Amino acid sequence: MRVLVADPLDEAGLERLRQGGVELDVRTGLPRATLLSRIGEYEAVIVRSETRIDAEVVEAGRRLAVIGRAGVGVDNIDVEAATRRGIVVVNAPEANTISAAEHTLAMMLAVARRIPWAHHALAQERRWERRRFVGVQLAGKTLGLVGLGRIGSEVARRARAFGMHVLAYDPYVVPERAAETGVELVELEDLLGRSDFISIHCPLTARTRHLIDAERLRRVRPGAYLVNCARGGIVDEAALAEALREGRLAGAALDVFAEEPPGDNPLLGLPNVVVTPHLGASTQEAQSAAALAVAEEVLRVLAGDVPRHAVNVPAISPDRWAWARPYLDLGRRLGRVFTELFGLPPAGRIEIVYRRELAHAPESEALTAATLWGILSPITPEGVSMANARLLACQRGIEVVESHSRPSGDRPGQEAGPAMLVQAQLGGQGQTVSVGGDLGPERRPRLLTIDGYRVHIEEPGHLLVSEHMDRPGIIGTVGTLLGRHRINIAYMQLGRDRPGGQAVMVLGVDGPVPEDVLRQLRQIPDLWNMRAAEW
Ligand SMILES: NC(=O)c1ccc[n+]([C@@H]2O[C@H](COP(=O)([O-])OP(=O)(O)OC[C@H]3O[C@@H](n4cnc5c(N)ncnc54)[C@H](O)[C@@H]3O)[C@@H](O)[C@H]2O)c1
Ligand SMILES: O=C(O)[C@H](O)COP(=O)(O)O
Repeated sequence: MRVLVADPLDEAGLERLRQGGVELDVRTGLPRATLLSRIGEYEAVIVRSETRIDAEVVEAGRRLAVIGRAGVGVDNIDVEAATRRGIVVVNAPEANTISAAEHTLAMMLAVARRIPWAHHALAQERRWERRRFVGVQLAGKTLGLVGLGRIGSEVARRARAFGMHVLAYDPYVVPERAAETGVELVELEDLLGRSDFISIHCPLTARTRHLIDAERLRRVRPGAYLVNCARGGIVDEAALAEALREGRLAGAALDVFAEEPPGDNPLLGLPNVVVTPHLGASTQEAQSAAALAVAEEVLRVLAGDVPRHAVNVPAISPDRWAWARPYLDLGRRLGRVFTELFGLPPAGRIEIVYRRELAHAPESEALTAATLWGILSPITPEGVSMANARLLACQRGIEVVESHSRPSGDRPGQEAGPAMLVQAQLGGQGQTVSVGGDLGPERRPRLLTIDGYRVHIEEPGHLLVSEHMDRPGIIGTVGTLLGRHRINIAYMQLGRDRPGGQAVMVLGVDGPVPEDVLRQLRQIPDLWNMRAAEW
């Protein structure tokens, strides 16, 4: 597996990737033409905010399975294009939170106390000008946060320690959560009119581009300061420059710019603007944490595992991860075994039933994505992942329905079925087929039902599944035929509806069964539906 590291990545991450056994190619600052011509050689690419992975690069990356972002913002990655191709986009959302929050406070203090100008006058020009650099205090002032996520919340905590009153505008946060951090949740217009300092902490998206435009800057309280350590594009820079020139804003502190490096951006020459070159995450701690986190995620995806922090895969909260992870494995195995046994309904409906401990689990979106990944993987093993499984199912005209039954079985008094069931109607007669499973005592996935017949398969490996008439001689014939082809049977499980009726046979075998052996098995009288599958 080849990994391209296209932006500077801390040694901790590079070391982890080497340990993970991948072939590493560190080539920072590649010209775009070179990136486009070489990206097709790699299974993974890792970037920070410098390299743009747009739709054209995604298309050229024919072998890409994962794009890693060693940091938070993914606005330099075309996530939609990656998702269409089944490329998982992972980031390191927790690694630089504190560093970015501390930098925000540093910038706020720098502009409020005029530190860069005072430093310049004394250190560069040897001028001792105490009266020229009178600033304002933070204590007693109102801070308005646009975005109350990880960084916004940490900024709020620190601002409160400085004695500030904190407001926030965040359409996706409930007032209770804001109150926990001692923050008053308000509308954006209210925040603009009431804040002495405004600090931006939302992502750059199509909805937030120029969120702070000329019109909104006119509503800002006169003499306020604007701090932006999120993304330059969230603010209309020309309108901000005008507001600063006209003195409507007292100052601005900017770590980020619409174009980086900013070239001849008008904001750079203004006397009341403090700037840094996108340094929010530039601490030793944040850099090694981000590099390590993204390396882990990239290795996880390359190993075919589910990532913890993917921006295009349904999220699982960190405190539920350990609980949920084996269920994702269960869903993927059930999905794969379903398609191997029954094929894919050409167009129609697949139902995923969550029961018992899964009936009310908040992870069902992720579980369904993992199950669909499994369902589609025997058909498009290269092109499907948790990122695009739902989209691909939809493109094939497959309707996916989740149902959640009562925790203790479908009806009162009824014994609970397997925690998860994948079922569909096949063929014109509406025959229902299904597989069901749960986790065993050691939290390993178990296959517990095939078409309602009870089985118990926990050991991962190759299976032969068939149906037969329950009469003497059939099992012996199967065993003899496999023995002749030196295929060892690890275990056998049988289920039947009644003596002499129909039965299902599951054989665990120590290796894949060649197609010509399957053909011979299918010719055994009174035995039908012989299929190979994997658990
Ligand atoms: N300067 C730096 O070096 C640096 C470092 C880290 C992060 N960042 C930037 O900061 C951003 C925030 O990081 P985070 O870790 O706090 O992310 P986060 O996802 O934890 O928080 C973002 C918050 O913004 C809110 N939001 C989304 N749309 C909004 C809108 N239209 N108006 C108001 N709020 C909105 C979300 O609800 C969320 O609560 C990142 O997206 C990144 O661009 C910059
Ligand atoms: O979104 C982020 O994580 C920050 O903007 C940091 O970007 P960087 O990795 O390019 O420093």
